[in-house]
Amino acid sequence: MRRKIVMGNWKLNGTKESVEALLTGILPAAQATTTADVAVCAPDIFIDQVSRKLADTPIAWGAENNDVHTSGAYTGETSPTMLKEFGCTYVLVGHSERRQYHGESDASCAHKYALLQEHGLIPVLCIGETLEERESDRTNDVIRKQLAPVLNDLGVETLKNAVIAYEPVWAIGTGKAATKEMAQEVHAFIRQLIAEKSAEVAQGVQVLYGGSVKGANAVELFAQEDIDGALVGGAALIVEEFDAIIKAAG
Ligand SMILES: O=C(CO)COP(=O)(O)O
Repeated sequence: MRRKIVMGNWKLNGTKESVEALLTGILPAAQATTTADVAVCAPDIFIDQVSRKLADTPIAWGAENNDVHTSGAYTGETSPTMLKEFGCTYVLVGHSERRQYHGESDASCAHKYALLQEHGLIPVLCIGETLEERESDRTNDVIRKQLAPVLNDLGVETLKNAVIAYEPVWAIGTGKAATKEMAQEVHAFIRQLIAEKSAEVAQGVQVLYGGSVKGANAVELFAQEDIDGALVGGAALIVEEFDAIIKAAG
């Protein structure tokens, strides 16, 4: 039985005050759950604050991105070693917003993924199709292509220490989540692709769904066989919504 993960992705949001209030607000629900791991991925500037607040609590924290270098003349970047020093457990890799606005490719994502694992961090590899790709029946091809550098080049065993997030681009921030059937179908396909390399790894890897997850749809999504939790954007900024999603994982 795979453990569920409820993970927030705050994106480019927050103030010192709102971070403090949000973490104070979600802590009781996170402390009460015995069936799910809870985590928040924050903008780098808040990670120190988050780490102080969440030390000795059951909520893990992480970053939304990392550089492919560990140090050097790379202005504006944050390295995996820095994230590790500040207690991060997870780092998102290849979120569609980074692919879209920062030109990240499947190959560069695999590079980041490998570097994170080298430094003891858990990559959360984000994959998913656009609306156009879904409507032209290319969802499975896109998923296969996005997973290929990890599955074929880095190797299936690396997924023992990683999380996958299926986030259909058309469901992100639109209020239109995938139906439970649509999401389950892709999650099962992801697990099947992994099983072609290793049945054991496929059974163990946690595959989260992301895209307009809210308290109201979390229960039915989490009831699907291959959905092991959620990567939550907008609703992760609202205490009542994030609480409801944590409870849905229970
Ligand atoms: O991109 C997401 C999480 O990484 C999902 O965002 P929303 O939950 O706001 O749709």
